[in-house]
Amino acid sequence: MVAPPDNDVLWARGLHYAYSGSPALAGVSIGVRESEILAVTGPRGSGKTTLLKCLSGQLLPDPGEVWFNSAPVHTLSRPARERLRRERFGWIDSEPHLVPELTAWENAALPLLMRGVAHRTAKRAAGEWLERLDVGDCSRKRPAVLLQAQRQRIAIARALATEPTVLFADEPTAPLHAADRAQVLRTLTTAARSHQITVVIATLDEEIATLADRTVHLADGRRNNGVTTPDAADGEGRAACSVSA
Ligand SMILES: Nc1ncnc2c1ncn2[C@@H]1O[C@H](COP(=O)(O)OP(=O)(O)OP(=O)(O)O)[C@@H](O)[C@H]1O
Repeated sequence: MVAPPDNDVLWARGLHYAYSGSPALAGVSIGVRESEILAVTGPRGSGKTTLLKCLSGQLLPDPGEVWFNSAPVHTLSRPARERLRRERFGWIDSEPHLVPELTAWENAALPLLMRGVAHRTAKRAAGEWLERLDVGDCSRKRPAVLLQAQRQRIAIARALATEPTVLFADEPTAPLHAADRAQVLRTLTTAARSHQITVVIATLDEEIATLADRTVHLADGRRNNGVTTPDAADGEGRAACSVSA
């Protein structure tokens, strides 16, 4: 086993994954730098979700290696991977998956409360993130009375509230109207930058190319053309980045 470069917070080599014999990833290698915002794009079925699930320890590549902060993830036991996900990683899905019995702020604060953060501190942190995502006025409402777009913003607030080391976002703007998408993506990327959160975001949203530091493209479970970086002059992204192919 060869150790990954020191400056990559996440590093993966030769990832393969198949669902019941059908290949979804066919040898993807990738490095993600600390505080980088990396976009993963590609057509439907190209392997974006599977890649994020392998990088975040939800799926075990077979074969393939995933390293987080220079420690192997692919050799960890399931409980150790679950602990890593709980303590260091965040996940935003394309559906909000909120707890219906809880209010918006309780949903956003839930991971903090489960970590033992004091009720008042968790409530304040959740409230601040809900405000940043323009759903502060929904704070006391339950998911059933909210719009899907509001529910998704609450799910994003919940993921950011724990300030994870790496935030994985799988098509986080899918439930939003076009007008909301750019604004939510901007809020998400700005928040991540201000808190030095590394983000790996799978999306079909073209707006991401101007917000991410780097974009990798997948096709048929492979990286098809290396990387693209936004022009530093007209994007928020940084042009300098790591390229691991
Ligand atoms: N649970 C599953 N069982 C069987 N096949 C699956 C499963 N999940 C994904 N696949 C298949 O694996 C391949 C890659 O899917 P994946 O969801 O990773 O791609 P994607 O780029 O995220 O697609 P989308 O944009 O539609 O979510 C596709 O052919 C898909 O049909």
